[in-house]
Amino acid sequence: MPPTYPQEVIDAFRGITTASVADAVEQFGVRGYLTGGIRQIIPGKLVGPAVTVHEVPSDEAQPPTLALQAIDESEPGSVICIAAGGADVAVWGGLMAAGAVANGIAGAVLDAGVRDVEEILRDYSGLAIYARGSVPATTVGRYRTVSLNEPVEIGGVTVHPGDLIVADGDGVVRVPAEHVDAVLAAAGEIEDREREQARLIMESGSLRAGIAKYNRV
Ligand SMILES: O=C([O-])CC(=O)C(=O)O
Ligand SMILES: [Mg+2]
Repeated sequence: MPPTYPQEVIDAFRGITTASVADAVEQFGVRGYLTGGIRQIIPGKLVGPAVTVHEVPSDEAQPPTLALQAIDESEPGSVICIAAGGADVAVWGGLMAAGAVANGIAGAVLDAGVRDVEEILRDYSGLAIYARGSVPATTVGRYRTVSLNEPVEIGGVTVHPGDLIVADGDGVVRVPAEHVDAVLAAAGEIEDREREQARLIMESGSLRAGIAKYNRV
């Protein structure tokens, strides 16, 4: 069972940009950001522990059993992360969105497409979804689920169940579970520095003068 995080940790990350979180994760010698090819489709800041599902190509006409189980059985606030190798099919749709909302799931990160986007925007707009794009093709008969809550490759990084997912208009970052508290502190320091730099830029009227103190953008 993936770890849950104290609400104050979730709330604190909700106030920090993915850019700062990505930079903070790199201070620990690991990559945090997922490819920019996985982008915001249903808007909303998304912060929560990862529940991981792996899907592979298959011509069996099966429902995505483990994804359905993940939606029904994960802790409220979870982020369902589906690895499908960038598949050009929808591994998520309106019915799965309904199930996610009914169970208090925070959102989804899909290394594949999503469909029923207009239905989701109309009826489940609080459910943030990040995906490769939208595409009308169903997953059924094209992909099948093979694992639940095992490490998965998604958007260029390995996501472990329980890693913290942080996503916004820039894209998606995963914070390894063991670094969550330290990344929160480091990301907060980055945000403080950038606020000071922005103030120095505006006061001096010069980008280069404003960033000179820290010598970086
Ligand atoms: O068939 C799919 O790929 C998923 C779908 O449409 C839904 O959840 O409504
Ligand atoms: Mg549908």
